[in-house]
Amino acid sequence: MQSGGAFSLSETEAVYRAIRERRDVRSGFLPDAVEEAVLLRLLRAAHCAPSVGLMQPARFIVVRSHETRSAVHQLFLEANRAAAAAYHDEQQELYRSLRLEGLLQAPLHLCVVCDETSTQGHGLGRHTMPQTSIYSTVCAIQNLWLAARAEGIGVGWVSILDPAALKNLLHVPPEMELIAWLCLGYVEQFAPLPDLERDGWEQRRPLASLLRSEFFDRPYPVTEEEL
Ligand SMILES: Cc1cc2c(cc1C)N(C[C@H](O)[C@H](O)[C@H](O)COP(=O)(O)O)c1[nH]c(=O)[nH]c(=O)c1N2
Repeated sequence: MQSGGAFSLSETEAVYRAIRERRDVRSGFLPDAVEEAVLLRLLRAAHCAPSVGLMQPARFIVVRSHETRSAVHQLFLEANRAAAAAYHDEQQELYRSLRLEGLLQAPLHLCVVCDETSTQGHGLGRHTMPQTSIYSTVCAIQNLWLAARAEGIGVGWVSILDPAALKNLLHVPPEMELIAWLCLGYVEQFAPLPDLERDGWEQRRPLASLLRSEFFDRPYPVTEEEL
């Protein structure tokens, strides 16, 4: 069926391509600045995201200064030391070998916070699920991540950071929820696989194994080859 609202074939392919080829990028950032006009396009893409009750709770702090990036890198080093200590033996060795941030290399950074106190949307959709404000903020991040891929800009999400320390550093009011620290920059190329898969930390699961039919305990009748 061809819906009246469908994109052309090439436009549709471009959307799927951005989704397929988006990567979490932590290395290989080029030093070239991300132009203001491009940044604003990415932020507009984020701002188009769905949000519970049209709450639009995402707030974006643009960070370019070396000083702030270095301070965040220090926070990463502390948090990463603690995270590494939670693993043992070979897994700890592998963890320590992973590249988990691009904080000093990426020229542009975004801190994304969720304003849980906002009354925009009048609570619609949040009476039963208040956490949907956070989901909405993450939807905005994903929009930005996909738009960045189309622009040739890599994005790396760093969560190995103490949220309280980060909020303190950036003067984020205590009632706001820290959602993400994103490193952005042009890259020469995007890796074909997630870094964590390439480095032997984790494998992607086949989609067929995640699908259910009608009930959670009933598998969906499709094979991986059909997907
Ligand atoms: C909420 C959240 C938080 C993080 C991430 C992602 C998300 C969604 N990812 C990136 C993650 O490792 C990556 O998305 C997966 O490995 C899949 O790779 P691709 O994104 O497909 O390249 C991530 N990666 C990393 O190296 N350090 C980190 O702190 C985080 N934190």
